[in-house]
Amino acid sequence: MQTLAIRGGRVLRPDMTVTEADVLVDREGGDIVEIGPDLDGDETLDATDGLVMPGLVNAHTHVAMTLLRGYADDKPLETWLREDIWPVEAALEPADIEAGAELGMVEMIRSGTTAFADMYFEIDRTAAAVDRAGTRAVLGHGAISAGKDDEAARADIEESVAMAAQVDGAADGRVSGAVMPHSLTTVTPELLEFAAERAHEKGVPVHYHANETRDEVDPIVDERDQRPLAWARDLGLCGNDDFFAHGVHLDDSEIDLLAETGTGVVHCPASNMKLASGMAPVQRLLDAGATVGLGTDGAASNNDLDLFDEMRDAAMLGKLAADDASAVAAPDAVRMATAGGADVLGLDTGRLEPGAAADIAVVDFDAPHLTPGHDLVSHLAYAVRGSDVRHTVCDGDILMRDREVLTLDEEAVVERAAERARALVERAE
Ligand SMILES: CSC[C@H]1O[C@@H](n2cnc3c(O)ncnc32)[C@H](O)[C@@H]1O
Ligand SMILES: [Zn+2]
Repeated sequence: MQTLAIRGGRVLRPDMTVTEADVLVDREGGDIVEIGPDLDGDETLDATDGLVMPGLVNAHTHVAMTLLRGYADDKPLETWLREDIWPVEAALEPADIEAGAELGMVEMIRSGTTAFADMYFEIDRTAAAVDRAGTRAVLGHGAISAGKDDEAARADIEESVAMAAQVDGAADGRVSGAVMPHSLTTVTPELLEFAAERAHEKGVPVHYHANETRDEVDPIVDERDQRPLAWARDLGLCGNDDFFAHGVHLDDSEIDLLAETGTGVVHCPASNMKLASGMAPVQRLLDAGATVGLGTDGAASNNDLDLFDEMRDAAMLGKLAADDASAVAAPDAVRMATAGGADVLGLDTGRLEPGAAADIAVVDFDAPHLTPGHDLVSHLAYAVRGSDVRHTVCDGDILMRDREVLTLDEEAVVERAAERARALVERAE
């Protein structure tokens, strides 16, 4: 067994306590072997002055949208998608997806994120980028019926089913597939039901956007006299490891339904604030026992992929939403970004314990903005920035050591992405 020892630091435990310990990793098996004092390995990562914590889980993004960062801002969702984003996405080429995905993965590795769920196009290109980057991902082709005839819309869902099977197991098993109809309002009811049936036949989850804006929720309620997620459950979209992004506008009956069915909810606070979509009832979801993770959404509505920002936003916005400063406390925010996200995606990550996947971030606390260190969990939620991450490890492999990304050529990735983004915009206009 080839081992990696992460030595000299403190360790964040699943119960959110912090203890002094080393972490020993089996590099070939990709899992954690032991956590305890004085552990030696074939290779060592120095965690002095650092906190060893689970790699963060970005449970909802569109990673190649890094190419559209800053392309269109300051508009509400529907206008932003229809006037700006969908027209430019129509000009995307497969090589753009790969370049944008690599850029996003450099950004995620540099800020301690080791796993993500992605809904986009040309997902074989994203899977290839995941393979090179060394990260872990749940990938799905995003299918939209809007603007398509019945046949083309059905073919799009079929493509989502086929692509989920195609990418499943890629990157030495670090990629899994999911069927991803875009949302409850942009895919026809028949095709939503069909997507759920086909996904569950194949044993993969369904992932979609739901209850993001009032403009999306109100017509469903008016037309069907039913809450959107009760309708989604009737269509087969809740439970079975299924998960959805946003859940901003939820009533109590939907919160109970989500907890009862175990449907995963991905809270995307920065995107919800930027698009002025609203404030999700996160504390109520947590109180009900729902499975809640955090997502950045795409870099065009955030505008970065730093999950430390997301923890801070979730804690702050959660308090505003509940009108209660004790709501969404620091440990809740950290849990959502780690174990919560892993539970939403069905991954054996997000907790540092023997037998779990060795997906790890080491945060450097030797910094003025992290001094004094009264409470490291408080700092994780409120004060740490992605740039404080010193090392990133996924599946037992070192992806970043001392802030140098080892799996991708950062300079080349940035240059290629900037060039592809420039050419994309030129093609689209
Ligand atoms: C069909 S692939 C995914 C699709 O979703 C778009 N998108 C990006 N952000 C959001 C959001 O917050 N709500 C709904 N849809 C979003 C993305 O641009 C792709 O077209
Ligand atoms: Zn999204």
